[in-house]
Amino acid sequence: MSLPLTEEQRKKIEANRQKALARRAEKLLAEQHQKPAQSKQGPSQNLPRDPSKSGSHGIFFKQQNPSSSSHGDQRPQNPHSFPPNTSEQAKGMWQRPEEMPTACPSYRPPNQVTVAGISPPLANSPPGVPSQQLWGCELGQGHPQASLETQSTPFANTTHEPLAKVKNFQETAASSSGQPPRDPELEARMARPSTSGQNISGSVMPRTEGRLQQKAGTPLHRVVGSQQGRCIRNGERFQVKIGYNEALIAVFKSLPSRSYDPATKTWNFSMTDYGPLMKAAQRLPGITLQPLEGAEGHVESPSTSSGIIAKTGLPAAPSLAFVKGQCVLISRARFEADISYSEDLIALFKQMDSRKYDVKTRKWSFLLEEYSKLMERVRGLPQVQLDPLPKTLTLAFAAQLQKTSLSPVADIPEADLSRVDSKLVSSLLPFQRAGVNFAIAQRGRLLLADDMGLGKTIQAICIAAYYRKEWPLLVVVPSSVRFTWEQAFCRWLPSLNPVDINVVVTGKDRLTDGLVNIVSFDLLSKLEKQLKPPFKVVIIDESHFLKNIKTARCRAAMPLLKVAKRVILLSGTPAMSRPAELYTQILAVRPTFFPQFHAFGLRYCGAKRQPWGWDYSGSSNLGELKLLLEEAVMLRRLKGDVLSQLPAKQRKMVVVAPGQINARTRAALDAAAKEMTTKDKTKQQQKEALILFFNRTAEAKIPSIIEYILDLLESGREKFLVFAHHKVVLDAITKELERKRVQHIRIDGSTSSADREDLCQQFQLSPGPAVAVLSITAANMGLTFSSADLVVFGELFWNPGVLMQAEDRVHRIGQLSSVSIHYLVARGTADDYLWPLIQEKIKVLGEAGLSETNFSEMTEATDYFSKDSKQQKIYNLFQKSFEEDGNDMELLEAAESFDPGSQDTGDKLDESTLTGSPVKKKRFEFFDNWDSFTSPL
Ligand SMILES: Nc1ncnc2c1ncn2[C@@H]1O[C@H](COP(=O)(O)OP(=O)(O)OP(=O)(O)O)[C@@H](O)[C@H]1O
Repeated sequence: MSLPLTEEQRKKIEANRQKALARRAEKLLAEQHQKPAQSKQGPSQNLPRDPSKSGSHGIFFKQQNPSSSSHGDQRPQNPHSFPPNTSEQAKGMWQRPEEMPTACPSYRPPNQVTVAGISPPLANSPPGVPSQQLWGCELGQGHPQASLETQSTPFANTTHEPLAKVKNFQETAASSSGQPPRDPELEARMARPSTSGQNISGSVMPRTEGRLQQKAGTPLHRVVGSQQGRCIRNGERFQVKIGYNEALIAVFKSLPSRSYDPATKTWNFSMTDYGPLMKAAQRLPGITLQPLEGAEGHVESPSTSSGIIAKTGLPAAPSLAFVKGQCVLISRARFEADISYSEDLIALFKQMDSRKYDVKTRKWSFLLEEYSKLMERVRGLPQVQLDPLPKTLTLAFAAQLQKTSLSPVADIPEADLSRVDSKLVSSLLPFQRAGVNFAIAQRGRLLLADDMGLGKTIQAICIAAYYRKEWPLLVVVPSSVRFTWEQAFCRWLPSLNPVDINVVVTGKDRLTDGLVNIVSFDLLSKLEKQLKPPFKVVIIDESHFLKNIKTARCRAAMPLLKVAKRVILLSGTPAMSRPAELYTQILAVRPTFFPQFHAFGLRYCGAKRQPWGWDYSGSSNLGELKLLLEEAVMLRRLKGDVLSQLPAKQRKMVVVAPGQINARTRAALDAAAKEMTTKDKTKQQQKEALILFFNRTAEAKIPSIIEYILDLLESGREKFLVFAHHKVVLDAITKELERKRVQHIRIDGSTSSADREDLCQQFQLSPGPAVAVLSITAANMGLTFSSADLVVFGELFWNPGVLMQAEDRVHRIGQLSSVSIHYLVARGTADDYLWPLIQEKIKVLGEAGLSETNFSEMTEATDYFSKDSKQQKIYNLFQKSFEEDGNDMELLEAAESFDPGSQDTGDKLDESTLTGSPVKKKRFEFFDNWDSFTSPL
């Protein structure tokens, strides 16, 4: 009994055996490579059209052994071609019963495709046929050196006549397509056996010649030609692009996932077969299969294709790796191919007339008019996947694609506004007029996203008025500005009867009572059922309130907007942190653009799959998104863009909701008002009543002031000042900001001089949102807050000089923007008297040249309440009290001594909470302010 072999010995034997098999395989392949030429002229009419049969090695084998059965026996006839197989993997590949040879009892599936699939007698090889003439379709293409070397083989010139025909045939096939022959019929013809069992030319290449090739030192596969191909990934499958090779076809057929695509005339496989295929192909001499990019892991050993290249001595083939990318719009007229390098693709790009190469980004771009042409041609490159522009873009930019408009900016026609109130039209600033034109060009569906304070309201009213025939109009707004909108309609559309304006205040009100119906977001969701029949014209103010599709307000508004004919969205900050926030607003304006959020998310939100689902919080292709929005959805101008058209200060009166004054406070206010008009009151008593009214007003306005501030913050207002007078108001504001964790500072009469400067600096340098809560009388001078451009007056103060001083904390040297001033005015309070009083005073000062601006003309609703006799009396009292010299002082003192607890109002307010500034300081500052007002900065 012989000793068993050691593991090492066994390995060595196996290695030697593999080497021998490889040598033999090379030899056999050299012979096999000449066979298609021989078989080319055989009868073709009987060839199966089924591509999977056309190149079958069964047919091929019949040719090689005329004595074999003519019934498709696929078994190799040459016993030399059946090396015993020891490879487990190959076993797996070849164990399909129909491919098991039966004529050779000792046959075991071959481990090398080459050997298994090919068994042509060497003698059948035609001598001296230049290899590229037979197989050069691939080799010669794009690889000049390869074909050159091949031509220089010693046999290059010994062409036999019949083979010359073969050569012509093959050259035609190769050159006409520029691709390897892929026609299955053609491949079949090439592979077809001679039924006579003879090679067509009758010429014989002696075995010795085959050996001679090797002896001469010329690598065998150079003589017989080498084939290069590539694997191209397509989702979960990959495709093999290579010229016909019988042995390879045999490999293909052995793979369980094989599939032949008659359209592309290529074979494709599941990725699970990638490893086995590459491994088998590596063992086919003369076959170079470029692996898939990044698919190395699928092959057990590194690709030997490079080894083959090294053996052939040919330079490395150009990269044929699969490349994938996408088209991205980069301007109104151009798109870019965002894709990695591919030689074929670059060649294609260079055929485009409008091509441009950006050396910085290393990307190619083209005019949109060449988009279709380029995409069509790219489809002919199977190793390239260039994703098209989203359909939404091609629709939005159809004019550019069809070459009808290549203008860098959209041509927007001037709208005919003759049907709109001339007061409004003549008031429009040039950029506002352009906004209206854009809206009408967009058929009344747009997102007007002008910077804050640029007059979106006047534009929206004008656009809506253009479509007046389609009214009733619905205006959905934050509740804090419902009445401001009412005033704006009255101001800008004198043709509209104020009784036709319906401000919805409670859930019991009807939504459709007016020609213009103004409702808050929150009430809208409660009154949803009243929305039938739907409104045709809808304005949504602060439309970013709809950014979250899950909220009740969004769920209520979206169906309404989808069916409305005109949708006018207004927002100075349509998205505050990420593109996903824009989705609902885009959908509202253009319901067909991205009906599914996922498509939008993938393209513009850098969507990433996470273990818990998709993450859409990122951003991608923002430049393209901007272009799309500008083309068909949104108009946005920044203050800086239109600064020259803006006044330095823009004042706005914001009528705050009277509905927010609770019954107890209302009663206290009414009582105070009554006191003022009660007969037989001394002057002093009247003044006290006035002070009480003023204090009760402060208390009543608190909820509205806080709501307004929170709305501003939600709207993305980063930095602003809030002025108030009463301590109770200042306290309530700061408490709410603390609760909401909003950065803020507070300066009132109790703040030391040193702290004031520090706090001011803190606010100026704060990078994020910040609110400065300031006392009207204690922080209205000597401080600079130029990093903000908005001032909100929560309370009014009877002296306009003090107010203007306060405004100028922001509007001063260092301020580069136009400043917005919002005065919150509450109906049914002291504001009813203070506001007209302030305006009147300013008017007088303006006429005397002491006021830099006409206050009344810059604010809405200068006469927002009609004075009845009682009101007139109170007004007169206010006027008298605040106009008499020294009375201001007296009034402040009266406020000081005011004790709400002593009044029979049910309200117990601590006196110390009623004023924000110690009286002494107020007194001093008040006079200071007055002086500086009369000689403005
Ligand atoms: N053409 C105009 N003529 C007179 N006043 C104007 C004009 N345009 C705007 N205004 C005034 O400017 C102020 C700001 O306008 P508006 O409130 O419409 O701005 P906005 O863009 O809506 O700002 P925000 O985003 O802060 O709400 C208002 O008082 C408004 O009346």
